[in-house]
Formats: sequence, structure tokens, C-alpha cells
Amino acid sequence: MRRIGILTSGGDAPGMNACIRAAVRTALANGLEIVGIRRGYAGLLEGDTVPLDRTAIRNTIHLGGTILETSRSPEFMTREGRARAAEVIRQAGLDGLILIGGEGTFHGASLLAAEWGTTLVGVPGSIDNDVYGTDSCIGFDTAANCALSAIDRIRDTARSHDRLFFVEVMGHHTGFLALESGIAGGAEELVIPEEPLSSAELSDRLKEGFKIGKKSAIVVVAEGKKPGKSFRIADEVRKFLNYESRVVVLGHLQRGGPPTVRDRVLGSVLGVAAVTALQDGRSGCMAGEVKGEIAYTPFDDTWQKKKPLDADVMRIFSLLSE
Ligand SMILES: Nc1ncnc2c1ncn2[C@@H]1O[C@H](COP(=O)(O)OP(=O)(O)OP(=O)(O)O)[C@@H](O)[C@H]1O
Ligand SMILES: O=P(O)(O)OC[C@H]1O[C@](O)(CO)[C@@H](O)[C@@H]1O
Repeated sequence: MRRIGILTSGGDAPGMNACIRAAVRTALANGLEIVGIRRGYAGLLEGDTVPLDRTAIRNTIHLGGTILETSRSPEFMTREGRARAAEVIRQAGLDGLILIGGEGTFHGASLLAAEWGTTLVGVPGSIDNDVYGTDSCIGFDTAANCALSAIDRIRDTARSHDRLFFVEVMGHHTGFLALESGIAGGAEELVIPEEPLSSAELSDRLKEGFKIGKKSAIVVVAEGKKPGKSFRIADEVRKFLNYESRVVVLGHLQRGGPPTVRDRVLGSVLGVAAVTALQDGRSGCMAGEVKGEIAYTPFDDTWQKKKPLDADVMRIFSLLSE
């Protein structure tokens, strides 16, 4: 291992820069050359590389987003696209590549490794937190704190006007952000893909709360396939429940901003682990953190296995939100 590359892919996530910085410093300390690939798989296909040295990563640990930029690349999803990627990696003289991204990124990586035998190590970075093989993904904690701060503010106005609020948080097809911010923000109800709930049931539950004296309520909704789902739910609930309501969609606000302590530390730890993994001869796996220890999970498991919500936290949410 003499020369390695690093890229960020999928949605940007606060803490990705801490991870890039850690990987660069670890590589240089171990006598490796390290090259950044800009704009994720799209940039890889174009050979859009940038040499990384100490100066390139200086003063970046506190920045949200990703200094390498990122993308969603339809071309990489084709066999021809991945053949081109393998050729670029070969021409750039990269002995290994670190990929920071989510489950889609690792799905693509598993195909690239299987088709071309490319040496790849992943690091989980996604505010969705839906990657199997790590307790937390880089960016999740910052996004959850952002959603929480919005919920706290909404509670002030909800309480002042005796209103029902639907707060929509991100999460393609998972309720991690909704559950975490919902429990911390004292939400009354959750609408998440893992626990389907009809609008009639949701209305009945809210009615119970109003019967025991609640005058305002917050329902945290996981966005699902595309943003805006909470408007439909609010309209349906209005048919069952005559209560003044409002909808707030938090959207991409949750993806930006300076990373929390947790995400900077996680990014740093996993950046070091990824370089060490390559030097130890590992490939085709993701370096994650499970119960405080570094764990390596084969790429296929990271996206084929479903990471469940914590059942205890779910139970506690139900208990505390009554
Ligand atoms: N099934 C697939 N086959 C090949 N490549 C894929 C596949 N799914 C995703 N990719 C590649 O990985 C890139 C990133 O995936 P995706 O857009 O799903 O984000 P992600 O890594 O899951 O991150 P996030 O959780 O932030 O959305 C895609 O743009 C595509 O190039
Ligand atoms: O920024 P885009 O491409 O619209 O993607 C939005 C999606 O990305 C995520 O933020 C994950 O990065 C999802 O929660 C959300 O559904």
C-alpha cells in the first residue's frame, strides 16, 4: 500500500470532514500518499482528483458538508460506469480507496469490488443512520440535534397557541432521526416506516392526550420516500380530529451546520480505522463502531441487512409520550 484515495458519496453529513482529516493525517504519518476524489462516484468517473496534504485539511474539522463535495451518480449504477471507475482507479495508481457514504454507496462498492477486485474500505456517513454494522453513522448525531432544536422551538409556539404540530424530519425509509429527536423533544407521537400507523389510529391517540388535559401536541413524521408526507397526514387527521394544526418540514436544514462533538470524534476514529484497515490488508468491508469498538462489516451486509430501531428506545418512547 503506497498510494490511496478517499471520496465522499451520497448525501453530505456533518463530520465527514473530520473523517477526511483523520484519514489524511493517518496516511501521511504512515508514509502513504493520499489523493482526494471530488464529487463522489461522479467525480471518480471523470478522474477528478486532488492531492491531499496537511494544508488541504487544515481548519476543516468544524465544518459541515464535505470539502471533497459529493454526488448521487446514476452512471456508476451501470456496469459500464463501474468499469470506467475501475480503470480510473488503476490509472491514478491507487492501491486502495476509502469511501465515506451510506448504504447506496456501499451497494455500489460491493459491485465494484466483485466485478473488478478493487481494494475498497467504507466509512458510514449518512444522517439517516440506516447502515447495518455501525451503531451510529457520521452525521446522525448533528442532524438529530438540529431536529431537536427545531422541535423545542416549535413546542414554544404550539403551547402558546394550543395547536397540534406535524414536524417532518429526514430519513429515506427509516425512523432513526424521528425516534431520536422525538424522544429527546418529548413528542406526543411518531409516524415512522418501521411502525405503520393509520391516520385514524393516530387521531385516536392524539384525542386520548387531549382528553387527559394536553392542549398542544407534536407529531414527528419521518419523511419517507419524498418530502411533504406530513401535509397529507395532517389533512387526513383533520377529518377525524377537529383541532387547529400546522405542518413544518425541516428538510435540508438537518444536513448542514457544524458537526457535534460526537460526530467529530466518530469521524476521527473511523478515519484512522479506515486507513489502518487498508494497511492491514482489509478490503470489501466497512469500518464502523459497535458498542464502542471498531467493527468491520462486509459491504454486502451493510446494505442487505436491515438495521433495526432500538426496541428499548421505542418502548420508552411509548411509555413517556402517554
Ligand atoms: N444499487 C446500486 N448499484 C450501484 N451503485 C449504487 C447503487 N445504489 C447506489 N449506488 C451508488 O452510490 C451512490 C450513493 O448512493 P445513495 O445516493 O443511495 O446515497 P447513500 O450512500 O445511501 O447516502 P445517503 O444515506 O446520504 O443517501 C449513488 O449515487 C450511486 O452512484
Ligand atoms: O439531498 P437529496 O438528494 O434531495 O436527498 C435527500 C435524502 O438524503 C438524505 O438526507 C440522506 O442523506 C435523506 O434523509 C433524504 O431523504
